[in-house]
Amino acid sequence: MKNEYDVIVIGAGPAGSIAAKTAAIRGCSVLLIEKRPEIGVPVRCAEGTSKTELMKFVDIDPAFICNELHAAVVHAPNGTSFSVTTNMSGIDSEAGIILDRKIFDRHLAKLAADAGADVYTKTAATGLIIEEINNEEKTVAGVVLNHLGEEIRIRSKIVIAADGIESKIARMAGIDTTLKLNDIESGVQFLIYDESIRPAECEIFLGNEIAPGGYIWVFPKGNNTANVGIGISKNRNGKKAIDYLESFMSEKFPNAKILGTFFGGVPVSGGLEKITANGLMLAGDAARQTDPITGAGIRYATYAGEMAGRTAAEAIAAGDCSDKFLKKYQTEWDQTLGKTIKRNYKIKKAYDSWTDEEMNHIAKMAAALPLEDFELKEAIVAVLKSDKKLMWKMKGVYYDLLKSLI
Ligand SMILES: Cc1cc2nc3c(=O)[nH]c(=O)nc-3n(C[C@H](O)[C@H](O)[C@H](O)COP(=O)(O)OP(=O)(O)OC[C@H]3O[C@@H](n4cnc5c(N)ncnc54)[C@H](O)[C@@H]3O)c2cc1C
Repeated sequence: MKNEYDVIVIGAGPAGSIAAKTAAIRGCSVLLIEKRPEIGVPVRCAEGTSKTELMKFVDIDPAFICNELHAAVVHAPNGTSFSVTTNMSGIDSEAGIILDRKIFDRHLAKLAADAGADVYTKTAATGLIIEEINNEEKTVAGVVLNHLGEEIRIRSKIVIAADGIESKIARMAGIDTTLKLNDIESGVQFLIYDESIRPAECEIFLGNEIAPGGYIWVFPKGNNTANVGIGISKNRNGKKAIDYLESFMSEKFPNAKILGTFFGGVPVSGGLEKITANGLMLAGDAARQTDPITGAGIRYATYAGEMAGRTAAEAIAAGDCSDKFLKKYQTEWDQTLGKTIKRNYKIKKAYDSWTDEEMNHIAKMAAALPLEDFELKEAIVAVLKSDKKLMWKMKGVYYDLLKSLI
């Protein structure tokens, strides 16, 4: 490990590895560090994402794809269901493929290494080197690391904090990343083996009794295995996510064998107002860049990683790593996926207030529509239009969508 780099990337998840690769490919000297002993484990993810989106950043290797899906079936509390095909126009098809994240995350880190980045595991960032530029301003000038038990100080022009939901780095630089209780989805997931798993469809189960402020997912991984998990953002009757998931399992998969149990949280806050500072950028879960409705973050992390890595390389080429320059990343984010996340946060807030009856009604309306002929936004507008009370409740979302369709 050198004692100075252009860019230090903290965290070798999708955001960090793509950022490291992007900056390294543009000629920056890059250090990518991961606190865990192995990249990609433990997996705290249902592993569903969009193949089309992923292909924009990485060549698809069958080694990291467990399964390709044709549809997502959404089940309302009363059992009414509708199916959304993964090629529906405008859909982000978060679950078009099921990844093997153990292999996928390692693959991305390897791409960063191929591009020239130095990569180290069991290396945790424990602090930031912060220096004064003048009496009023400070800049991030490197990272304090614990590398295999030894404390090291490494200088850099830019630090990219891609340290996931548990991110501490941003706060060290004075950026407030605190999440409100309702803006964190607590998740728990089983990897199960069960012969009744439908191999080509992912299933989503909704309802205040089964998953308040969230949903239960069944993402088939092939060979009769599936990720079955829950994310909830409201606590009901003192019950925890695991209690809800166990009730669901005993009803739907009473004979399943549990091959793994994973806990984790997803930020569903709609993003942060500030994701840069002098010498610092945040990316991925650390910047709360996940979809508040689905809790999906892989796609957002890859986009953010690319934008952050590219902006870092531009800043270094321009000799200006100030917050003013790095804000180009924030602007690009805010004008693209940041907008989607903000809109989806409004939908999530409305969803949190839906009764089971409203969910049943929406499912009934959606089931009656030829969804394959609709663009996603049109489908949502059509469903909302079918019920004046619901349309009023969701008026902000309805008018936003309507405007974007004009
Ligand atoms: C139960 C569950 C199910 C999910 N299912 C899906 C899904 O199906 N589809 C989807 O798109 N998203 C899903 N997500 C969300 C998705 O996993 C994340 O959004 C995504 O992994 C974010 O990528 P990231 O690179 O920002 O962060 P992470 O993948 O969390 O990577 C951050 C990395 O930083 C490392 N790190 C942290 N602190 C330090 C430090 N101080 N020094 C060095 N390294 C550090 C961590 O060890 C970690 O490896 C799910 C999340 C959960 C919890």
